Amino acid sequence: MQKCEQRLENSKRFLDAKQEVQKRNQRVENIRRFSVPNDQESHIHNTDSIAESRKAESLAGTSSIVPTSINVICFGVDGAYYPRLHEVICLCPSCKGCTPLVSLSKWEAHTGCRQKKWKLSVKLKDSSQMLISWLESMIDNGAMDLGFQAHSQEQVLRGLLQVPYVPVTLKWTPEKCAVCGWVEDYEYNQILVCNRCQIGVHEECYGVKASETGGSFICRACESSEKDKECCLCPVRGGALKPSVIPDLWVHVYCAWFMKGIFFRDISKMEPAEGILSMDMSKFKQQCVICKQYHGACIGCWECDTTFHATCALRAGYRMELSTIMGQDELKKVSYCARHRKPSESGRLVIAALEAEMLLQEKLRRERVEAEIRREKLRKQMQQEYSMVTTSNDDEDDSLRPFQLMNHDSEKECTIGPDDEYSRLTCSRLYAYRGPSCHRGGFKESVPNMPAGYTRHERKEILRLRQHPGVHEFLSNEERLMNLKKTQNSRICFGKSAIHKWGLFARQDIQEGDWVVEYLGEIVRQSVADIRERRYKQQGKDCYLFKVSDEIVIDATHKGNIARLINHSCAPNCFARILTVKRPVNTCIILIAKQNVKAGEELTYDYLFDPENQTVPCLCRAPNCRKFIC
Ligand SMILES: C[S@@+](CC[C@H](N)C(=O)[O-])C[C@H]1O[C@@H](n2cnc3c(N)ncnc32)[C@H](O)[C@@H]1O
Repeated sequence: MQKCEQRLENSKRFLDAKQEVQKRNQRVENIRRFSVPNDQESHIHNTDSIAESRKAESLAGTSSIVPTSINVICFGVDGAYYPRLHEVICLCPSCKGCTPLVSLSKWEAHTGCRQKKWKLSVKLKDSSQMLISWLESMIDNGAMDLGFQAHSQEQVLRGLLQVPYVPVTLKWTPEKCAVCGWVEDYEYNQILVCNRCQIGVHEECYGVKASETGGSFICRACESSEKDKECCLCPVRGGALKPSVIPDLWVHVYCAWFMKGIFFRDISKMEPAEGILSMDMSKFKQQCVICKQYHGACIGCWECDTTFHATCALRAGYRMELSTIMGQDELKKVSYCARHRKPSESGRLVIAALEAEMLLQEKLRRERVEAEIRREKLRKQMQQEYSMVTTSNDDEDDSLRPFQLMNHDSEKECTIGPDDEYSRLTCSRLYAYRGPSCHRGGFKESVPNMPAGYTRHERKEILRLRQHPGVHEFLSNEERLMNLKKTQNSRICFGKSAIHKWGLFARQDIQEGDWVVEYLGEIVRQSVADIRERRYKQQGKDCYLFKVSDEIVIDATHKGNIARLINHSCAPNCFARILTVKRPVNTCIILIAKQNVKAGEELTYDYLFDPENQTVPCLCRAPNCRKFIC
């Protein structure tokens, strides 16, 4: 009997305890659910959330303001509490806000408080009110009773992104693709440079077609001037950004590539990025070993638990691989930390897509055949039209005024559109000059390959330009390179520089995008260049080393041309581009005008020296001068 009573008593106690736990859980859950997005305080610009919040306020007849974060104190230690996440960041001298968000009970233990009841130990810093009573008052304000749903994944993500961080600035340069990091570009996959932020991206890496840019590429982030777009997956500013399916949230193409579960809805356009909300949110709470921050989502080393941001890894030269497995559609995304990095030729992205490589080769082969057929067809067509034009008694002067003629409405019917299969073969390879002999004004202005975009070219116009002796039509980079070599003496010369001794100057106006000169010299690896530099210094020789990328240097000391005299500027008007030509198979470096350069102006290039090796003071006098050639 006694045993029976004892058991009854025990089960009653158990039930009471269970109810107590349930009540407590309910309360915690209520606290978790209470936060209402508020259009004054929150940075959420999602119209649905704002509408939801307004509805809630009008229903409750109150306008409870839920701050993004609130200063709290526990056992004399400061913290920042994020109501939307119901978590806290420790601000103690050893953490200094650099630790991840943790639960209140974990933080309480971290502060050294032994209460093991955050509700009794955590207070608001400013008023000494208990945090729990502040939360309850917020709930009593009506927000809880209105049936708000628990935090959506999106709210959690936006809350996480509001945690303060230090943005990481990278040097994005136009000469290498901001997505894959390679400097080389190809005829079928050119590097396009954004006219506004000057990042370079391969057509395929960024999902853009040169033929559709109208000659002036502007990256997606620069399209609108609304606030600076930031990647929600890392703290790195700028770069090749694309929108995601979530309003206002952007991602680096590179971050998206390496983040498991993220993919682009339209792979040909590489946007919008999907899958962010299905990600494991714990990735957003991991610390990057490179930038030491918790902002964004981390990827991990293939061999160990080290976590880092994809773009930080790119910056640090970690080995990153994207590979497809034969017979499988899925892309394998692999990255290695500094300790486990395997030897990599470039220390950068390796695309080892066997199948994709084969498909690409096939595509290239097919395209070559098709291009050959197209070229043949075009040649015949042009021959026919050319004979028509030359017999149509056109005024000679008129034939040499391309800009005016482009606006002739009467000729619109023969406009070549961006989708025209001949557009690349005609417009993009066209290169012409309006020289003194053909213009009364006497100035010589180059008409580059895409003066006003494809759609503005008239086929008749192209045919007319072909009659002028200064006009070149290039069907390949080899042809263009040959012409560059032939004409470079008329374009550039050397002279006394205001920057340093001798420099390279423009003899005539050069337009943005024009090829200026080929930089001749021996192509060597950085390590070889370092040895040679030391040797030249010992021998008291001037050295002419031209750094093209982190891996490639051109030594023009013994085998160079006039281009070696180009001086450095922190605001250069030229940039270098590695080009692969097929006949003879060769890699060459071309200096290209980054902006319009007037005749007589000095041509400059950013030497891209190692920022840590600040030995030569820079004399470029550019407003953004970095003070040293680095
Ligand atoms: C390839 S040479 C350029 C041609 C050089 N001006 C000459 O007359 O031989 C590179 C050297 O020029 C100097 N130089 C180039 N740009 C400079 C700059 N912005 N400020 C200071 N020195 C510069 C540095 O001494 C550098 O090592």
